[in-house]
Amino acid sequence: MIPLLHDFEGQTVMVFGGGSVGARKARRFAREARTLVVSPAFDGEREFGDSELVRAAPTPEDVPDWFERTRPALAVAATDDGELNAAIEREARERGVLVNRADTHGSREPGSVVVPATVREDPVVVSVSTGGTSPALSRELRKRIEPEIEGAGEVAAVAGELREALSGLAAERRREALRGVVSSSSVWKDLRSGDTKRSQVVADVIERVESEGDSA
Ligand SMILES: C[C@@]1(CC(=O)O)c2cc3[nH]c(cc4nc(cc5[nH]c(cc(n2)[C@H]1CCC(=O)O)[C@@](C)(CC(=O)O)[C@@H]5CCC(=O)O)C(CC(=O)O)=C4CCC(=O)O)c(CCC(=O)O)c3CC(=O)O
Ligand SMILES: NC(=O)C1=CN([C@@H]2O[C@H](COP(=O)(O)OP(=O)(O)OC[C@H]3O[C@@H](n4cnc5c(N)ncnc54)[C@H](O)[C@@H]3O)[C@@H](O)[C@H]2O)C=CC1
Repeated sequence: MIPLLHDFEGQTVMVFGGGSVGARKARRFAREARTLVVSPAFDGEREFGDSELVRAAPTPEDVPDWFERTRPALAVAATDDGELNAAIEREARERGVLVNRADTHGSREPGSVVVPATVREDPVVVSVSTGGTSPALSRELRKRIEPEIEGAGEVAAVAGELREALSGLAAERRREALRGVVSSSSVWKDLRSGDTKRSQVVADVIERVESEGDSA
């Protein structure tokens, strides 16, 4: 499997099953997509983000109709009924729709996707998969990575501003300056501590690059 980032803005994700797994996936997709959760029962304590909850108990024969009416970009099969999950996977495959099946690993239908463990510090995103072999390890690695990337969102924002500000430089010098910034422990430290503002870090780097340019 090959990791890619998919933009679900303006698309529909249909989640079958409103248990703990369905809810977790629904919260994830509802950040971006119109997300529908189809389930005969919903536990009031459970969080589904901004998803629309639809109370229904489709049988495998009903599945094509749900796809026809909803036209999802991705379907999630997270019910506790293996036959139903298999029907969802089959229908998605026939229609060329992406499918995430929560109750299997190993051999998959073409077009199937895995939901990785994810750490977000917008705009930075780090995801871990074990190819379905050990979800518990994905979770563990996600926890280890969390503190490691703390501050990466701010570092990305600074580097993004510098890419614009330094766009007049020769490519090789710009590249060197940008690599220098993202690998600088003092930049990370300043941004993590919150003592130094983003604009100050950007201004300092520009000043340094310009003075190096003068002496070169
Ligand atoms: C293939 C995959 C399909 C998919 O769902 O996309 C899948 C399948 C299955 N998971 C199972 C079990 C568990 N899943 C978790 C947790 C997570 N599972 C997630 C993803 C994936 N799970 C995909 C592969 C990811 C990869 O490649 O590594 C995470 C990363 C993302 C998310 O779901 O949001 C999320 C952690 C999020 C986080 O914390 O960051 C835990 C841990 C726990 O609960 O503490 C357990 C119990 C311990 C264990 O089994 O390891 C079972 C057996 C069910 C049973 O026994 O009945 C199956 C079915 C099977 O393997 O056959
Ligand atoms: N991918 C993952 O991370 C994990 C996957 N699993 C697997 O995922 C599946 C679901 O796990 P849980 O959410 O913990 O189970 P759960 O039992 O809490 O939830 C199952 C949900 O499916 C719903 N459902 C039943 N019949 C339905 C129908 N006809 N149409 C739509 N919804 C229907 C139930 O009402 C319930 O809300 C299990 O088969 C389990 O093996 C379990 C743990 C983790």
